[in-house]
Amino acid sequence: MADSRRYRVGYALLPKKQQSFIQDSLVSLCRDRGIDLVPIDLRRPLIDQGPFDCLLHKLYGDDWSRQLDDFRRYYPDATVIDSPESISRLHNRISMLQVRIHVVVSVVAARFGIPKQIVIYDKETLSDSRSWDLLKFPVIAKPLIADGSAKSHKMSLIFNHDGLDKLKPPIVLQEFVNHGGVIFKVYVVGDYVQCVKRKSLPDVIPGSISSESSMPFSQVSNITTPQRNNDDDDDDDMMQLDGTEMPPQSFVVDLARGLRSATKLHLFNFDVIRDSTRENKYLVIDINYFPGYAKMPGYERVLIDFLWDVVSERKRTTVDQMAVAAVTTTAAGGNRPAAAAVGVEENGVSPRQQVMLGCEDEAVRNIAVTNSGCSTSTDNCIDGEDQKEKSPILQV
Ligand SMILES: Nc1ncnc2c1ncn2[C@@H]1O[C@H](COP(=O)(O)OP(=O)(O)OP(=O)(O)O)[C@@H](O)[C@H]1O
Ligand SMILES: O=P(O)(O)O[C@H]1[C@H](OP(=O)(O)O)[C@@H](OP(=O)(O)O)[C@@H](O)[C@@H](O)[C@@H]1OP(=O)(O)O
Repeated sequence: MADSRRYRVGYALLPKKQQSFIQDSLVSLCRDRGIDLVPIDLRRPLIDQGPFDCLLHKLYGDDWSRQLDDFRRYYPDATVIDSPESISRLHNRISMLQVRIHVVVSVVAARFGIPKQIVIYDKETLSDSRSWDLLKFPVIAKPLIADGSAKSHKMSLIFNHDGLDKLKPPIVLQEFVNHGGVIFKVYVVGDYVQCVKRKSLPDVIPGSISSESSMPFSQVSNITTPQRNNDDDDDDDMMQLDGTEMPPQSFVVDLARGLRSATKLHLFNFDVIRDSTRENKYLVIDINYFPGYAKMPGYERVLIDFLWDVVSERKRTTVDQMAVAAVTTTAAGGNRPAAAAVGVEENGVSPRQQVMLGCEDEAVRNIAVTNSGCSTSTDNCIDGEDQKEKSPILQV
């Protein structure tokens, strides 16, 4: 029997986001499906604007969190996507990549990790070479806070020690990993996963002399198609993108599912690079909440299907059960080591494995009490195997 009920989905977004995400095509397709998208008036209390079957939001701050709490108390049946607690984990570039990923991998010929990185909280530590002498230059300096502000996207590629002088802690120093100038952006919308290729920073040629000690940059991978004025450069960029092989789809899906379970988020994307020096080694470098979905081909259909699943009671239960099942499955793999790399067995087929990316809880506590934390690894990245052998944090 057709469901003739209409559903109300409220959205609380900043004007820029609203403009890019709430397109006429999305609104009208939703309407045809029985879903009314309702803008939240940010000048009025949220609680006065309900009821909603579902609430989408990308706003931060204590006041907004309080409003959401009130809303959830008053409308316990409404689904809030996503919880501020889960989202806030992505606002710090250390906790962002410390999420444990419980990935159940079926058949995958790829491994993953995160780049080797340290966090520096003050100038004094920055000027002490012992803080960063475990890192190999070049490194990328990223603001520790990733709250979506223009400042949080301002990065620098640092070629040598002199380049560190201009930095303003708190910052994360992350080893730059050559990856062929192409990044993989994986968009996640509930169960749906789509991987696209984007232009990234070019490789740094070992031994090449740069006259500068650092190079600032911002939001390189947000450019969907080449947006420079020179046609030849555009053609080169397109050829480079076209010629880059995608990561195995099953690997991307498993990674996405693991991240979803670990972050408890439904709407996010993550950036992955393929290490040019190590075969089939992928590094997760960034996770973004509620990214620019309008840049994802066919985004309207994907979002509508997701919203429909959320608002219709049957699926709401299933989504919750799935999240529980994912955690239960990984917990049940008790004879696996706490941290293991996704790898290929000799016959080229991995068994179903539990893998984990990120630091142990102990490590999180260490970070809170030291000025810098460093993942120990002899290589340029941290993966499950490294963590199994060594403490993931080096106190400096
Ligand atoms: N460890 C790394 N090695 C090589 N390149 C990197 C590394 N980290 C970041 N990059 C490059 O720098 C860009 C920006 O990095 P990152 O994604 O961390 O910044 P961001 O401001 O959070 O990005 P976004 O705009 O997606 O939110 C990446 O898209 C990639 O091109
Ligand atoms: O708006 P855009 O399309 O540029 O989306 C970008 C989004 O900006 P917005 O949320 O202000 O819109 C960014 O969010 P903040 O980190 O700044 O919060 C971040 O998620 C980027 O990764 C998105 O780009 P994408 O990864 O999809 O290419």
